[in-house]
Amino acid sequence: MSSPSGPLILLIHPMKEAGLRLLREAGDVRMATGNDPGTIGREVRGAQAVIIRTGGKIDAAVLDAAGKGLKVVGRHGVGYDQIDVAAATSRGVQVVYTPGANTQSVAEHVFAMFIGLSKHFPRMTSELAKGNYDARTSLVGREVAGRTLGIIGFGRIGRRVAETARLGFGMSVLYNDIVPAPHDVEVRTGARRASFREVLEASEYVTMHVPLDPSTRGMIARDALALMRPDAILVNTSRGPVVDEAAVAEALDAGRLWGYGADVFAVEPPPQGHPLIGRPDVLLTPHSAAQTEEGLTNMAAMVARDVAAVLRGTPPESPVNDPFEVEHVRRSLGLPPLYEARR
Ligand SMILES: NC(=O)c1ccc[n+]([C@@H]2O[C@H](COP(=O)([O-])OP(=O)(O)OC[C@H]3O[C@@H](n4cnc5c(N)ncnc54)[C@H](O)[C@@H]3O)[C@@H](O)[C@H]2O)c1
Ligand SMILES: O=C(O)[C@H](O)COP(=O)(O)O
Repeated sequence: MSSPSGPLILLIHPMKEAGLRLLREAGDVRMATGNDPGTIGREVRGAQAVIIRTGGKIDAAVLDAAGKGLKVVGRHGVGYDQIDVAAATSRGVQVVYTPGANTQSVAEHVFAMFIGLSKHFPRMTSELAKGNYDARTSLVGREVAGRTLGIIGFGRIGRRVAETARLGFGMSVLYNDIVPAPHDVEVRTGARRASFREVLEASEYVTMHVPLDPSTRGMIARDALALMRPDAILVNTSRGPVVDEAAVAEALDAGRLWGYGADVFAVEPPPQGHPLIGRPDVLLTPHSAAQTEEGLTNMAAMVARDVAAVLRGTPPESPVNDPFEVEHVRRSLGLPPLYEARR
């Protein structure tokens, strides 16, 4: 896979050539044989870099198994909830990720779900498969245009969804975020900041774009769903545990929600018999919103660029933890500097 010299770079999952090319120039690239804790723990030994995608964890045990030579953990992706960043920082390990790499891919996925649910795609498909062509007239859909959209988490993806909603569909956009967006962003997107409650009460479409952390876990549960309009469509492309899936199934059963779209699950892959799989009012994809040619190429190139940068002693462009703090910790632990010597 690479020249068997230079620092060991362990890939937990495959990635596009756009990234592999850069990594092969930076070291000895090896592919892990699995992403379970035992395999990662064994195969990470001696690595200076490890790169992970969805599936598997980088926790304190993995960091310790790697040993003191580990310099950088790369997240091929945006959500880094499966990496124990505090544990990495306290061991002087840099963490890097790929913000923005799949923003457009995910935003397009959200509209695919809005439109697919509004026009009853899951039900239309199953009725057609049963030979019921009358579904054409018995099931009436609705247009997305002109309706009210609520965005929870108004970062890169939330803002791209807002722009598309405004320009493509003439929607009214409300957002909820712990941080107010700059005025020019609100003007560009036409979005107005509102309380969590107001967003849920007013919106016919609600889309989740928060990271998974203690403040967002279970954010949409029974109490939040009770605030929503019965004609609302809820879409979750963020992280599964942000939404209580059993509570969504209950709301759909009770006619208190029009439809649910999700790209992510509380447990991935979702177990057989999952309450949302196979429902006619639900559209599900297997964590594939970012899996486009463009998204995959961007993620691979960005994570490889930053991992290679750290290995050659240059601060990364997209760090999760602060390079200065990492350097300070390394000094206090008596580890060789990552960047200092090169400045
Ligand atoms: N399905 C996929 O393949 C896929 C792809 C990319 C990202 N994601 C997920 O989507 C998330 C968002 O991505 P992004 O690029 O927009 O990230 P981002 O960091 O640009 O935006 C996240 C926003 O959420 C806000 N936020 C954080 N906690 C909040 C809270 N408690 N209440 C309200 N707002 C809160 C932040 O202030 C920020 O503005 C990622 O963290 C990741 O988990 C999923
Ligand atoms: O957070 C992300 O960006 C997504 O989970 C996609 O990342 P992956 O395809 O690398 O898992």
